[in-house]
Amino acid sequence: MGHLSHDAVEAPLTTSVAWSALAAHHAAIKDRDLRSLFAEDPQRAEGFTVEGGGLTLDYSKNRITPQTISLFVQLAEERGFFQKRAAMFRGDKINVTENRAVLHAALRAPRDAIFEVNGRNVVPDVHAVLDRMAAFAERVRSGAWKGHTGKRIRNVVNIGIGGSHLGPEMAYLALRAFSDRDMRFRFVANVDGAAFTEATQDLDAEETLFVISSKTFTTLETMSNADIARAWLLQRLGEESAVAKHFVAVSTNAAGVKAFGIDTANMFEFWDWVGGRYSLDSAIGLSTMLAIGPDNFRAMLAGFHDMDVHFRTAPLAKNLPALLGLLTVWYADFFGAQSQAVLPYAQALARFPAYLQQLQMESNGKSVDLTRRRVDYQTGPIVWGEPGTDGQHSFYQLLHQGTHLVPADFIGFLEPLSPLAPPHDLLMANLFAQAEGLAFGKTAEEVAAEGVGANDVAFRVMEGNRPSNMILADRLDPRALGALVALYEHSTFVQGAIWGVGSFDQWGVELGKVLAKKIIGELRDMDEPKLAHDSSTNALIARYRASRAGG
Ligand SMILES: O=P(O)(O)OC[C@H]1O[C@](O)(CO)[C@@H](O)[C@@H]1O
Repeated sequence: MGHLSHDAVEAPLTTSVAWSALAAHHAAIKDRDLRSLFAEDPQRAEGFTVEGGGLTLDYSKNRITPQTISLFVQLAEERGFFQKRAAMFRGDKINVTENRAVLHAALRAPRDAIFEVNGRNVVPDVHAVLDRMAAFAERVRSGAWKGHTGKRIRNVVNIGIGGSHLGPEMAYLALRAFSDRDMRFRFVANVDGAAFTEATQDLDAEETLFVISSKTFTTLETMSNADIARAWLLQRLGEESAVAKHFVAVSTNAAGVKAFGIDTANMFEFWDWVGGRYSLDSAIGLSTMLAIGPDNFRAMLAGFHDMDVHFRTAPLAKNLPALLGLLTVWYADFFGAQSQAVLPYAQALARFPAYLQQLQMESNGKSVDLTRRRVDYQTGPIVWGEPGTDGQHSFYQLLHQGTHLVPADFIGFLEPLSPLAPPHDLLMANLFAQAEGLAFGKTAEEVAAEGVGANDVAFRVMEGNRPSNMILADRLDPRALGALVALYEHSTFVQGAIWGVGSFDQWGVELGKVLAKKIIGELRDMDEPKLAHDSSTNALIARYRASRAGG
């Protein structure tokens, strides 16, 4: 039995030998600063730089020594990391609270690979859907697929939320340079009607295709927006039969798709062993494929796969996702870091931090481990960020001189996407400068030597010793994006494996859904005077009702 089942007993993390050793090691090195660590070892950058899946990770500007890495490896071994990783790739039901396998790696496996769920190889199913997606995407992109009135499709609106939105939106923006510039892509998630209105106000219904993306096909926001989309279309095109030409679905729920009125011939399937936040490379990527074309989409899958192979085969001390994940644990649990910044130096990765928020916070935002114990350590950190250089003129002040320790992942690309090359030098200079500044800061002596008056020196000192990773790729192309996403997927897995939490469920989002359902009824039924919430919620509902009655 390779994975941790519901009833298996894993020793508490904090009682493990490696954990105590790391605590002692932390006490010994926590006051060391990066200046001295670099001064001591001229080869430090080289020693702490690894390559994998076409990406380079320079993690030398972390508060670690070679011994830290040995202890990381020991911790991973003690926490059954190798068995857990094998269990995931073997298709064991490691999502124990939902009794599901976790096999997003199968979504990007080559045709001849074997990934089994319940003894059945799912790779042929994956490729059958990919082939159908490709055929459909070709028809839409070439104009062979016509709308109800015979016009070609020029607008694609993806309707979905969470994993059925953040991935597609992020990937579209990231790869827009590879997209068909004659087509427009819009993404609607929020149940706020303003999102749909804004996304469609300049679109011609005759040329618009809606992709309804929902794993369950029951999600309130998505179903509501899909209904609005259908009404919008019918109001403009008049006939119910138009739906068939303007709506396709991506889901695991064929019955739900049919009930909505979408022909299941126009449904692209995925499976319960694909978590929503791990689904961008499944049929949920249909809008991405429509934008960049099947070849580019397959290149993205190849990038994912490269990172999967690296994650499965590289020794831990040279394994990018393992290092990234273990460093996250290191700062969260030993340095008390509450958050983790993701700072892509690429405008096209504007939504990457938002994508990572769901990936990491929905996965590891847990406070009970798989043996049902309340944990006595920090789990998933708060993930946030914005593209550089914009962030520099906003929150970097706090990164450099604030009281919080915020480990940062910098992401950069050696070649520009834009032909405006000189600004790329500016962009990259800023990227390298920020990591340097955070790590090494500026001492009081250095400030004074610049001629700053004694009264002002204290304000201008930069303590430094603020850790960061530098992740580099040659170019932000489909392959690199795939590798980057897979890097973080597996890093998330590594963190969850160490913490012993279930990274693949999300029970925490259920309560809000249930409460909202009840309140929806109460907002709509003005004649139901008895509200049995707390006094605050009662008053808020009453205030809303009064405003509706007044309007
Ligand atoms: O794809 P669906 O089923 O509409 O779900 C959307 C999102 O809702 C969640 O279940 C959270 O509520 C996410 O995990 C998921 O990505």
